[in-house]
Amino acid sequence: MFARTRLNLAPVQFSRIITRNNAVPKCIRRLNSTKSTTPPPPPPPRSPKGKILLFMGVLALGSTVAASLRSKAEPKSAVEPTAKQTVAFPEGEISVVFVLGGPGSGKGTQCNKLVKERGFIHLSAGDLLRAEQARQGSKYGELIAQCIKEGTIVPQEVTIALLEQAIKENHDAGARNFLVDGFPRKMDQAITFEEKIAKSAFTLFFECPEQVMLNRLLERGKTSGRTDDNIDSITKRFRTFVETSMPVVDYFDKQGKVVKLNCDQPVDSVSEQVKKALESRGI
Ligand SMILES: Nc1ncnc2c1ncn2[C@@H]1O[C@H](COP(=O)(O)OP(=O)(O)OP(=O)(O)O)[C@@H](O)[C@H]1O
Ligand SMILES: O=c1ccn([C@@H]2O[C@H](COP(=O)(O)O)[C@@H](O)[C@H]2O)c(=O)[nH]1
Repeated sequence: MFARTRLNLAPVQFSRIITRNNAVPKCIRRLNSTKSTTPPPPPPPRSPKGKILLFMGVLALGSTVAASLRSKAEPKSAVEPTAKQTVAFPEGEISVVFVLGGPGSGKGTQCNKLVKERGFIHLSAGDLLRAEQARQGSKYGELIAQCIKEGTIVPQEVTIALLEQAIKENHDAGARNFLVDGFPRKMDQAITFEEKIAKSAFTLFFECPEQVMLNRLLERGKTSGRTDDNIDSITKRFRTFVETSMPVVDYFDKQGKVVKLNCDQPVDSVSEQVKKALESRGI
């Protein structure tokens, strides 16, 4: 679908939050802690004119000190704008639909149909990771293999760099509509992707009972050759889905950006729901 090039992690850069030391400025601490141990000398006798001059002097000194303390103690923003935050694809440039759901809920099957019927570009995060794992010389191969077998989430830097690269290559070739399948699986990915790559149009969420997904995956495992289509890995993937990925669905749902589909249905019936969902969002 697109030429695969060497994974370059440079495009995804993570903003640094500069926290400021909110401690009381040294000058104030010094002022507070100055305590004389010797008794003050008796005040000299003062004339009324001298008293007025002294009063004005104290007033002037006081306001200068106060102004200087105020400027030093003024709270500064915790996040200093360093470099301007830029998104790789500003709104309107591309359309990204996230496709989420439990393992085996049928995401890939429906995405493939949309590629044929509607010309979407289908980017499966899992497929991209498997390709990177298989790429000769990849320094992430072992890490990816381990995560996939254990059903855990590969660090976002790797997955987002792969996705960004794939989107860029397809965009350069004229593509505008993307189905991002099986991503974001974790909150950090959701936030970073929308900050650095593109805002999602909405999320298609594939609801399916665990038992149905389990049966489908065990069946698929007979021929898929996937290292995670076995009961041990599937159990771990289900747990990761509930604990780590569902919060992402809830996060987008709170923004009114999730369309839920009943996927315990024949492929064509799910496909009808998908089409209606896209129509309802003007895609
Ligand atoms: N609606 C359906 N009814 C019955 N079987 C289905 C349905 N949708 C998909 N399948 C089958 O279930 C299996 C899993 O489907 P698919 O690969 O599309 O799921 P997935 O959500 O992409 O899984 P994963 O997240 O593990 O990649 C496949 O063997 C597929 O043929
Ligand atoms: O964003 C992602 C997506 C996937 N993974 C890992 O890949 C496997 C398989 O994903 P599928 O979508 O089922 O093909 C998944 O269990 C994770 O280990 C990931 O780390 N991050």
